[in-house]
Amino acid sequence: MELTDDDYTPELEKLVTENSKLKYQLAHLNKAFIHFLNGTSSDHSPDVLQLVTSLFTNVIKALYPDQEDFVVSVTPSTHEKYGDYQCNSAMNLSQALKKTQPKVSPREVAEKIVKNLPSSPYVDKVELAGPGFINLFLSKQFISKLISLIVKNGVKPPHIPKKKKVVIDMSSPNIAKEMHVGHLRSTIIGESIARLYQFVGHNVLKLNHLGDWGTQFGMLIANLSEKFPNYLTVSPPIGDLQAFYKESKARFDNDEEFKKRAYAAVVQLQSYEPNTTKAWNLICDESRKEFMKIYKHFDIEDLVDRGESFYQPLMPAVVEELEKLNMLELDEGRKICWPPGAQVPLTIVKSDGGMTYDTSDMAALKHRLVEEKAEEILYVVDSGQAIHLNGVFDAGAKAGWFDPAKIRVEHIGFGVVLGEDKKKFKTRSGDTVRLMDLLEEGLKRAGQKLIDKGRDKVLTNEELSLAKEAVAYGCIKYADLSHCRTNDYVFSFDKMLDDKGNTAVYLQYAYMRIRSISRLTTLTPEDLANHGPPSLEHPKEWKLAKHVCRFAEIINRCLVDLYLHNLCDYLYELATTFTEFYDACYVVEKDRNTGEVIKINVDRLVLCEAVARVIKMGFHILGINTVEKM
Ligand SMILES: NC(=[NH2+])NCCC[C@H](N)C(=O)O
Repeated sequence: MELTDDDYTPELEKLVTENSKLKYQLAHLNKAFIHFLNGTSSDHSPDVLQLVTSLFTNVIKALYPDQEDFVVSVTPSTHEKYGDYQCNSAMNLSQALKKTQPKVSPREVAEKIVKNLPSSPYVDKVELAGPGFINLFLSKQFISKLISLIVKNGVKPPHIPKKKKVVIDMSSPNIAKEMHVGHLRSTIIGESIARLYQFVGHNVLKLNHLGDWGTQFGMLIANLSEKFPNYLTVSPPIGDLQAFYKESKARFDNDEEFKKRAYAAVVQLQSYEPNTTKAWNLICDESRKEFMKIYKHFDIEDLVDRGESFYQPLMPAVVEELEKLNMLELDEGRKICWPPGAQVPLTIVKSDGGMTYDTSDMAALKHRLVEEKAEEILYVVDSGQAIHLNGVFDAGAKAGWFDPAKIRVEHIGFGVVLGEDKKKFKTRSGDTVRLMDLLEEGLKRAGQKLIDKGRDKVLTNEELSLAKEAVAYGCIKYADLSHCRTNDYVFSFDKMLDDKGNTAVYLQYAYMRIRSISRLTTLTPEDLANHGPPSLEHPKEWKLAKHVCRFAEIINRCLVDLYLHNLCDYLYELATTFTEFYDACYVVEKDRNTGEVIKINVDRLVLCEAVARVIKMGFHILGINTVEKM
């Protein structure tokens, strides 16, 4: 049927544009993909799930243009016999179509989709199953090409629509206090998210929102001025500082005279009186020195210290702005702000005129949006602060600082760390666990584990010490990241140092095994890069290769929900799939008697190389160093 000008209603116009947009997208995708296959675009890896999803989406939208809002669902298949990806949309489509046309069965819908699916270089075949499932099988040529590109160009990220400026609020311990396991979680998770974002090309600013301001510092300085005469030239060493801190709190609560002196010190600090500022700076430096030790062990670089004190000068203007916007309300002398829908208000100005943690977070949010021009802000903070943070975000949005539909400002919460008794993590005597002691213990246990395995007899002292650190710190990070972050997690050295199961040690061994296989041959990385696509004949090779090629899909998934345990699960499955392959397939064949290498399967060696590269990149994102020898 020909359409005349009269037929062009605005709705139809919209449909036509939408359709041509889709066609354009498909063409664009295919073009990018062909470039990729030709090896001309070496910067990205395709997300195969995304490719398959858009293949189905385009066909379905073209066949059923009135189903505008229909979301096409494609998932990796749960069983090999169902192919590699499954599209189950025919059922839902058949339901949705019922509203406007005579009934068509899901099977008929599925048949129509399959019939209209264009041939594509990455699809081997498409099958219809049961009442209307569509199973898609990937082409071996495609996967094999992807494997060879990994070996040639390295592991590349998926293409993202827009590279953004991203602020990550992470770690954020408190000055003069011990950095505890909660801060450790924030540090580990924050670092991993930062690396994930950097991998795909975002511009990341990691901010350490240190607790370095407030009444407690007035108390501490008042106490020091009486008990530690040198307080204007040096800070007490960190251990003493923490003790002075505790003592100052106790004195503040029980001694009226001291309380007055403490308040005077607070006023002096707030007015930047030179001596008080000097003492405060010394205290901050001493604490930072301690935090730096932890960051160094955990390979945390470029973390910018920007604590609460930084935002103090910016707060009066924020208060004024909120006041002008009529967002503040008087409540028993306090000025409070009710974020839309909140159960608890933010306290913006206290009855004594002082400002609070809420105020500094409001000022920080505005600064990050306006000065830093952040296009995304993530707060990696324990879940206990959800109400506070969401209140701040909602109030900021209400003040018009950002549009939540355009800028992602999100609390990335996490659960608490529990001891093996499933209670809050404490030492035997009931004290909070000192982070440094914990790391020491980890090193000791990792060292013992290596000695038990007789590694001290094969490795040089230097290698052994490197392995010990990689194992200890890697295990602590991996144990944290491999659990769903919003759950509480039980800290257990025994579990995390186990070389069976989903642990860093297991993955390190898998990685090293692959490395030692390559060391048996004289082939160089260049030789492997130039070898070209592997044949993937054996079913276990084929299975392993397909799993390797899911890396970009997993990265995309992590970018959406920031659940790094999905990456850990993927790597673990990669390692177990590798073991399955290695048990069934010779890579390097040795003479049983002489041990001499008699045959090398270079295709398989190429596959091994791709696996090793993906594990290494996955580990890098998790903040873990792979070791070549252990
Ligand atoms: N913007 C923020 N509020 N970041 C988190 C700060 C964490 C705080 N210093 C604490 O130890 O609980």
